[in-house]
Amino acid sequence: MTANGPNPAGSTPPPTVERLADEDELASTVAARLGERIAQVQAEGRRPRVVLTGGSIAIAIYERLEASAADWTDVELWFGDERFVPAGHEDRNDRQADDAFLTRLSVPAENVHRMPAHGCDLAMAAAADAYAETLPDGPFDVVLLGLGPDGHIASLFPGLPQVHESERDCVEVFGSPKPPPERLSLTVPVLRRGEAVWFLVSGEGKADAVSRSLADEGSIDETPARSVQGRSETTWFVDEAAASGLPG
Ligand SMILES: O=C(O)[C@H](O)[C@@H](O)[C@H](O)[C@H](O)COP(=O)(O)O
Repeated sequence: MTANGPNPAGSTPPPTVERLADEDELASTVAARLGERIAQVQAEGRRPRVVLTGGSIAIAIYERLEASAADWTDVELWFGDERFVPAGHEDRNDRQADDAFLTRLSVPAENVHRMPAHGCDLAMAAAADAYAETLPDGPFDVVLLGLGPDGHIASLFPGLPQVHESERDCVEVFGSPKPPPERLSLTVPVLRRGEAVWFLVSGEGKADAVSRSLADEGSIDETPARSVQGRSETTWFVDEAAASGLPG
């Protein structure tokens, strides 16, 4: 087993699969659930720590987040990955999150840890190391992850050595098969620091990746999503199209 192989059996609870009718129900359900989880953490007297993902289903969720669901002025946010393009570029995950909810819900800028942007005067490796310095010592409350049709999570793509990175917390990725090609990504050990890891998956095109991710056996090189489980919860929010390859 490589350093980032699946957690040893029994070390974390098995994943839960929540099947939703379609993308709309998935987005509404996760938006409500995220608000509830944040409010629950705040009721315990803590500032929630959440890792955001990029991707279309994530944006659909963010657009449904409601001001009333939680105190959004008291949440701390990071990004699981970022496209290494100039700040404010429409391809950036943080720009898309701004447009979907950060501005609308008045999330304080100092609570949003944005990854360095192209043109920040840092080489990508230094930018990745600089972002690692922003990470908390303790766990995240929720890590959100989209899933690519190839089984990638964040910017950890099949066959890339970064999937097995176990020393650094954030890495540079060149030649991403999903454009744009240059990215920064948190690594598997950091993504595993989520008390809860929520996979967000919609559409027939992801059905094979979902099946491979949840199969009893498989390679994390082929399906990087297999390498990440939450410390106390792993939930797959999938619509019926994405779940079509699962039994039952
Ligand atoms: O920066 C990114 O592109 C995302 O972090 C990436 O990991 C995304 O979550 C998946 O590719 C799913 O994206 P879709 O939901 O758009 O298919």
